[in-house]
Amino acid sequence: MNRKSKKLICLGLEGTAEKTGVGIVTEDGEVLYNNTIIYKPPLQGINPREAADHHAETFIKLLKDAFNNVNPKDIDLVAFSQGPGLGPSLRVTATAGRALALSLNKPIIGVNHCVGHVEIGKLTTPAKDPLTLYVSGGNTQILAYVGNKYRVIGETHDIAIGNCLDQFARSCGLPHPGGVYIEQMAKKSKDNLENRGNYLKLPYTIKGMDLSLSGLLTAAIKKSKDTSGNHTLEDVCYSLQETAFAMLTEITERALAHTNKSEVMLVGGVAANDRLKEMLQKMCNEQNVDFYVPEKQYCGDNGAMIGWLGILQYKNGKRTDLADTKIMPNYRADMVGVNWINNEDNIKINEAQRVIPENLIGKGAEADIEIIDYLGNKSIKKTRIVKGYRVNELDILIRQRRTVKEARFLNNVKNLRICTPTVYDINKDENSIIMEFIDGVSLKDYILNNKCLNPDLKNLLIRVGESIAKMHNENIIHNDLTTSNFMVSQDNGLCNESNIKLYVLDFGLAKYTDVFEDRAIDLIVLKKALISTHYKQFDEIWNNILEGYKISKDYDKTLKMIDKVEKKGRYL
Ligand SMILES: C[C@@H](O)[C@H](NC(=O)OP(=O)(O)OC[C@H]1O[C@@H](n2cnc3c(N)ncnc32)[C@H](O)[C@@H]1O)C(=O)O
Ligand SMILES: Nc1ncnc2c1ncn2[C@@H]1O[C@H](COP(=O)(O)OP(=O)(O)OP(=O)(O)O)[C@@H](O)[C@H]1O
Ligand SMILES: [Fe+2]
Repeated sequence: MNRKSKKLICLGLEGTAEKTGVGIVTEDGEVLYNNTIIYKPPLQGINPREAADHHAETFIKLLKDAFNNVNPKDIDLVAFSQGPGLGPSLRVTATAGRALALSLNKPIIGVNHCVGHVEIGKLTTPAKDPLTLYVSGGNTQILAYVGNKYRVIGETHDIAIGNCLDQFARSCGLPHPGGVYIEQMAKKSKDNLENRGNYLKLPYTIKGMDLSLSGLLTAAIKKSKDTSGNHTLEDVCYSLQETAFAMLTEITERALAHTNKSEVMLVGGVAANDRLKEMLQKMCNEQNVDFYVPEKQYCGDNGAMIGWLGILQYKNGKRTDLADTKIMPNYRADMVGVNWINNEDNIKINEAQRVIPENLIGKGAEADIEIIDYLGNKSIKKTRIVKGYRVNELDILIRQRRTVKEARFLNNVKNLRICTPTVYDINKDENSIIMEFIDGVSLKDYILNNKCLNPDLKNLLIRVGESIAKMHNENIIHNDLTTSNFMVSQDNGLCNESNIKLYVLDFGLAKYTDVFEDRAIDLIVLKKALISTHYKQFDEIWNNILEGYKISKDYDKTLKMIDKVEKKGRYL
């Protein structure tokens, strides 16, 4: 072969958890080889040491097979998954990578597994700059490329969805990987009245663009052991899927409303699930954005994704010294310096943003916002619309509960001398609230329009922090703090001495609680929303908000808790 015209070829090694993968990819994105062998753990779950032994054995098998298909002499580069993942698995993978690179006398490159999932998705589907829902055994995250990095703008606060499904399956004696068997069982659940499954109520926990799954897992296991009702295991599997996937779809929709991306992509092992795909497809149709899922071999862990990311990084100048090939068990997507995406191209892609229907002034993740005339006043009607992706009972419950809650909190928070729109009327049949029209702009647009932090903006951010602290001091947690949920109005007003009024909106997820961690999570939700929209000014914005938050009764304790929650490992 003529070396000058020869395309760069990279061999990728994947072995972060229980799957061993080898892939060979060219710089044109042609996959020459891609094969995976899964380690079937015993009933107690993955034993990290056994998983590592599995990799040690299967890498040899897979590499032999790979070299029967592609001549080892044609390999120009070896890439391996450096993290995140289980320590022992990562160690075997890195060792295999080093040995191979040395024996082939080729360069080595360590890559981030999560970014690998996104990039192979972009290679094998028409997606160009998607909001990615990444759902697997070890991760549940919403990733978006914003300002030179893949940002984690939503994620689980405890266990990953695949882990939740696998643990549930294990508790009822179903084989591994549990997700597959739960999906089969769920299809057999039958409701007497309708042509669908029998839905049992289970906990539904959303916090902004984050979610929590451990409460749902515990409740589902309890339901499966409960023989007093006349439900079957199939019904519990169905209800677990319906609840968990509705939560995943909802946080994706929230992230979509927040980032205004025009494409959604689903990746990770759980992307194999038909019901999850159906829900996301419906949501994307309702939001008028494109939805993509890579073919199955590129959804779960695979070597091709590691090889392809290796090529992208290498071609754009990244080099890994052998000394820097240490494993990184907590390697997050946002730690990767992205050098292969052309930001100007990306700006063009994003000009094709989500389109909001003409009759509305806003379309959030939950509600349609219209301007109406109410008793002669220009007013806002916020209607929590039907979400076709979730089962009817869950849909009705969520919309009713949040509408009532929102109206109640809008009043209660106003009593704390924090500006909120005045509620004029509430209609529980159509789940709508009619409220005061705030003549202003969202804090998000206000910040984006003020390129530098002028004194007015600084003062406003301090007031954001103060408002949050006042709510927290009264045990009120907003649970959806983003810069879209604050509004800035220039009118002269009663609420503040300054002529800039700051309003807090959108209390559908709010709650009263004295659980301390919830305060920290409230702020973490805001922090992530800030990083995903105001990344350039993030530090300054955050510091000013914290300055205002100092009036919180438990300032130090809350800040320490933020640190603790953020550091919580997910590979225990
Ligand atoms: C760090 C890395 O090692 C980890 N990998 C991983 O979790 O393997 P992956 O192949 O992406 O996903 C496996 C998960 O995917 C679930 N799964 C597979 N088929 C499924 C299905 N039809 N429905 C639901 N879940 C399914 C399994 O139950 C299992 O929890 C990750 O990407 O987080
Ligand atoms: N009272 C109001 N006056 C003026 N504009 C408003 C008012 N309420 C909402 N809006 C506008 O509509 C947008 C969406 O409102 P809201 O956040 O209440 O809906 P949502 O569907 O719950 O949104 P999300 O869940 O995506 O945050 C707000 O960001 C704001 O720009
Ligand atoms: Fe994965």
